[in-house]
Order: sequence, then C-alpha cells, then structure tokens
Amino acid sequence: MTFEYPEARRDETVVDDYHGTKIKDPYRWLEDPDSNETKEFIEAENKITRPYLDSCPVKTDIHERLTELWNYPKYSCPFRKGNRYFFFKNTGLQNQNVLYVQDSLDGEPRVFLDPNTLSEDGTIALSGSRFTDDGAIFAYGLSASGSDWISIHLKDVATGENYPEVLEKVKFASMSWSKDNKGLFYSRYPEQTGKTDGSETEVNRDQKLCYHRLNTSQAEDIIVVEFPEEPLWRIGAEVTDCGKYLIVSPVKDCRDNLLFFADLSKHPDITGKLPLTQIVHKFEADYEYISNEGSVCIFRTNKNAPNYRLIKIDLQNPAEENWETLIPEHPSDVLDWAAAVDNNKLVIHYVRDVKSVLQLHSMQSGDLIQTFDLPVGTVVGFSGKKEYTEIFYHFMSFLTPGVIYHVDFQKQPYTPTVFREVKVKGFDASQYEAKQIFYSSKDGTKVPMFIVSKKNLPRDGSNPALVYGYGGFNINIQPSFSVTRLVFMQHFNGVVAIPNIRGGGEYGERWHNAGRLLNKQNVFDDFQAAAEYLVRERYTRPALLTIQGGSNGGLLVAACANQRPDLYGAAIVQVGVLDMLRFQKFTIGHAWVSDYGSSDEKVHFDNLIKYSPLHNIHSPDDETGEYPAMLVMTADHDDRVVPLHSLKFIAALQHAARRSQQRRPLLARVDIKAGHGGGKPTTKIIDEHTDILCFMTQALGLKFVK
Ligand SMILES: O=C(NCC(=O)N1CCC[C@H]1C(=O)O)OCc1ccccc1
Repeated sequence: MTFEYPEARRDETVVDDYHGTKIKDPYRWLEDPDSNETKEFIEAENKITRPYLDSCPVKTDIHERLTELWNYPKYSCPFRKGNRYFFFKNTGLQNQNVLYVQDSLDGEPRVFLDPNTLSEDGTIALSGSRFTDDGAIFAYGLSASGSDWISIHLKDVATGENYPEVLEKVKFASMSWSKDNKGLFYSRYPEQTGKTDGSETEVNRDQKLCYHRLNTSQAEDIIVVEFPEEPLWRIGAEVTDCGKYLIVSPVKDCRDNLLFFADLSKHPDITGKLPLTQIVHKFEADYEYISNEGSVCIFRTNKNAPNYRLIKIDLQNPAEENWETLIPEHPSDVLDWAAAVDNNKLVIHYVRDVKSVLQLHSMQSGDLIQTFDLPVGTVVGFSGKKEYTEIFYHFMSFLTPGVIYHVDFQKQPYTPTVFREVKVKGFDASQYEAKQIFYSSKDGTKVPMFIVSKKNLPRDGSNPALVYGYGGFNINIQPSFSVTRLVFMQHFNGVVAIPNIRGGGEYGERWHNAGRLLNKQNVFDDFQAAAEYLVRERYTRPALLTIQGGSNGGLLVAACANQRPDLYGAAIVQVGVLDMLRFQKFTIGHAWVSDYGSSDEKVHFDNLIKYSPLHNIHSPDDETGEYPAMLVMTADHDDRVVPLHSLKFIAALQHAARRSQQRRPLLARVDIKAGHGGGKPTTKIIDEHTDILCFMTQALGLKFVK
C-alpha cells in the first residue's frame, strides 16, 4: 500500500529563538485543539489510518481472541473500612470495575458503586477515593473521557445516599478526612477561563489545599494552605493515623518535596489558613508519610539513601539533627513502599532485581520479623492498616493472572493463605517461559531484561518480537499479566521483551538519575542495546521487531526510531512527549522538568534539541535510512500529554517522507472521548490493542496461527 499523506500546512514564519539558536515550528497551528484546521487534520489522518487497520485480514480473529481471553474475573484485595469490607471486581469485560461491600469477609457482596451505570459507553471512571477512618463516608472522584479532571462526590456508606455538594476543578488531588468526619482536605485549582473538560491545553497552576465541611457548598470551602508565590507547586496533604496532625507536602515537579505539618488539635473548627511548622526546607529528596506514634512520625525517604530508608521525625523536635533511622537503606534492594499494620508492625515492599520482596518488620525497632515467600513477580496490590490485625496482598507475574494472599496476625506463625486465585480460560502457563537476562548497554552498563515467549521457540531470528520500554520518572516496570502480550505470544509465536532501562526506579535513585536530564541519551542507548541483543541472540530480526512505549515511553520509541530506524520493523508511539522544546507550556508538562530540564535554560535546550523527536526527523532517503512502520497514537481528552505532540510529530514525519523512498506506513490514530489511559473503558482498550496488533500484522507481514 502506498500512502497519500495529508498535506498539513507549514507556516514557515513561526521561528523561535532559543538562547541565540533559531528553531522553526511550522506546525504551531496544530497546538490549537479547537481550530477547524486542526480538526480537519485529525479527520484526514484517521481517514487513512482506519482503512489500513481495518483491512487486516485477521482483525476479527484478533479482536475475538483478545475479548475471549480478557473475559476473566478480576479482583482487587479486599480492604476493611470500619466494620465492613470492600473490594473492586470486574466480571471480565465490564467497561469499569465495580466496588462491592460486604459485612464480613465471607458475607454476601453487594454493589456499592458501579461506575458502569454512569455512562452508556463506560467513559465515566472512578478516579481516586477516600473513606473516613470509620468507613462512614466515602469521597470519590469521577473523571470523564479519560481527562485528569475529577469531580469529587460524597456518599453516606450506610444509606448509599449522596450528599448534595460536588467539588469541582480538582486534579492531582490528595484527599484526606479529618478524624471527626466533619470535613475533607483536598487540593483544587481555581476557576479558569474556557473549558476544563480535558481537551484544553492551558497550564495547571495555583493549586490550593482546601477544607470542605460536609453538607456545605464548595463555595464555602476554606483555603487552608496556599503558596501564591509558587503557582506551579502541587500541595499534597494527609491527616495522620491518630488524626492529630496534617502533614503537608508541596511538590514542584515529579520528584523531591518539602514537608510541613499543622497541629489539628489546636483547630477543632477550621475557619482559615492553618499555621504550619516547616520540617523540610529544601527540594532535595522524597519524603512520604507512613505512620506515627504520638508526635514521632515515620517517613520513607531517599535523603542520603538512594535506595530509600525509613526515618523517624519527632514533630516536637523536627530539626534534621534529631531525625533517626528506623530501617537503614539496603545496599541493593529498593525500599519501594511501607505500610503500618497490626498496631506495631510494618509491611515493607522491596524491589530486588526488578522482582518483589515482601517483609514484616517491627515498627519500634525496625527489625525484620519475617519474609513472606513469593514466586518471581510483582506485588501489584496491598491492603492493611495500623488498626487492623490482617493484611491482603495481590501477586501477579507474566504467567500468573493473579493470586490474593491473606495473613491474619492473630494467629502464629503468620502464614499467608491463598484468599483468591484467578484463572484465564484457554491459557496454559506451562506452554510458556519467562526469564530474566542481563545485557550490556552502549557504555557497558548491565541492564536487566525480561523475555517471555512460548517454550522451545527456534532461535533463528524467525520470530516477531515486541519490545516495551518506559525509562523515566523513577517508575519501575515489573512483571505483570497481559492478555494482549499473551495473544502475541500464542498466535504470532511472538517474543515479549521488557528491558528495565535507566531512568526508571528499578535500582533506586541512581538508576533514575542515570536516565534523566543530561543523561537522558543513556535511556535510548539502553533500549537500542536491548533490540541489538535480541537480534544478536537470534530471538528475532529487525524486520520483525516492534518497539512500543507510552507517554515518556512514547518519547523513547520516537527518539529511537529517529536514531536507529534500521533496528526495527515497527514502532508504536502512544501518547508520546514529542516536542521537547515546548512540553512545559501545556497542562502539567511543567512538572516534567525534573526528568527533562526546560528549554528555557540553555544547558537543557542544548541537550533537548539533540533528541527531541519533533526536531530530529530525517528524510528516509538520507544515510540514516527508512523509518520503521510507525503508528502514532493519541486522543482528544489527553490532558496529561496533550495531543499536539503527536499531531505535530506525524505532520513533520509525513512531510519528510512524502515523495521519498519510505515505503513502510507512517500513520496516526486519534481516538475520541479518550485520554492518557487512566480510566479507559475495557471496550476501548480492546479496540486499541486490536488496532496495535493489526498494525503489526499488516506492517510486518505477520502470520496469525490459530
Ligand atoms: O505529570 C505527572 N506525572 C508524570 C507523567 O505523567 N508523565 C511524565 C512524562 C509524560 C507523562 C507520562 O509518562 O505518563 O503527574 C502529575 C501528577 C499526578 C498526580 C499527582 C501529582 C502530579
């Protein structure tokens, strides 16, 4: 198939000056989501992409198989609130998970909140929620069409009745109840001109921490904390387990936070700003509240501990010289999260070579009590609280769809029992193998990679491979169960590879720092080295190799396609950050400077211009060579990474390819009533994954084996 790509207007008059360097931005007009020209461009792009995907001869087989395998029951850990238990469940193909309530662990579950009743197409999603400590009231956020914006609703748990008020203009909000259930602390943005439905691109600024008193209107809410001189800060807040303190943690980008606290016992009635005592005065580390005993609070931090540790801070003597270490940093394992349980214990989750380790420690001494044995895989869910004597944890791996374990601390020894195990019809794990290897990157760094496939596949380069990466923001990509990857392995003899490239948090802050700011190229080198390893070891060959990533991972894939187009047959760029000179100008993009830097600073402009996908597109006819087949994906309500990144990128790519030797397709898929990914209904997820597998089938000439 040859392609007549849409001729997007190039406005050669748009030129920016970055510290003396002139940079053209001919598709600047695509930054306006509401112009007819932009809407027509999107329509023209979908008009060539849709027929290409629909002409896949095995589209129906793929869609049916995805649907069939997807249709298995999914559960969350049960969690206790007051004297009730709650859990999320999806029977299999429901668009949104449903929240159930039980009067006891083996009581008859009743539907408590079913988001599927809130819209015909499942595009209204539950996004954030918080029960009062006694489980009497439930605050929950609803988002529409995948936007980050939520409306907070308040429900009486016993009656199921909603309070009249709805809290609007909420985004990136922590929600925390005062211990007396009288009110909710939450963060909100001020009213702004124009729409706020998630299709706008305006910068999110001036977030305030508010206190909402139940049964009053939002207009009466009190601003209790604000930093008017810091419009880009987001304000996290949490009421301590005992209810006495409010821990306030402002963050200005995507790492490091300050710490303040307010003594709520001195303000039984909150009528204005809360007086704050500052604990941490510099943005230089992460501090996360875990629990407290009286005025002594436990925090998880990477301050002087790149693999993280637990420290104790006495709010009555908060100066750093009085801080104590409760659990010291482990030399190689990353302390990923901690939770107080059974009054005097801590459950600690470590990441050890990308695999989960779960331990029980004493809250007083920090000493290890016991390790809960786990297979190779990931703890993807947990529930437990200081006041309860039991925990649940949810285990998953590449070949394990899900097992929920229960530990009751009233019985010695503390032996985990299987609470619930899910099976996937038609999936026989014994036919597959998952392994972890370590390969060398360009600079010699050893990088771990998971490789999953059918057992005994020939190692002759004849199999297609799907290489997924993220590489940023201290995020760990641990093993998980994916129906789509299972279809790729089962019906295409596919090899799934997940390299844990730098920029992630798999080896703590050192790994994150080695893949951000001026080290960002290491991330692309690691990913390219992974592809070279798979080819060298004859798992696959470039013409059968697809690279895939979303958001920061979309940047990864687009940058690698620019730098090494010879290495891949296809590239799937999902909701990617692709204009590295302007990302900070839209919605929450300014928060990403902790990984990327900002083009407002010369040192970072000089670095960003070297890899920015939009600014490093070459002609397929030059020595860098023809691009892999590329599918650039975005959606109209993505207000995390606004669609303009993808629209400008595909316009520039198609312009460079027009009348060139480029034969492989360079296409864009722009979804509607969809966003960055959070809250996406099952129907849309299956349609999107069908399109991705169809694109790979068409572009790489893959064979679907029944
Ligand atoms: O922007 C991010 N996170 C980084 C993010 O979403 N990024 C960073 C790059 C693009 C995109 C991604 O990779 O998903 O989060 C905003 C936020 C959410 C909740 C609370 C506070 C702040």
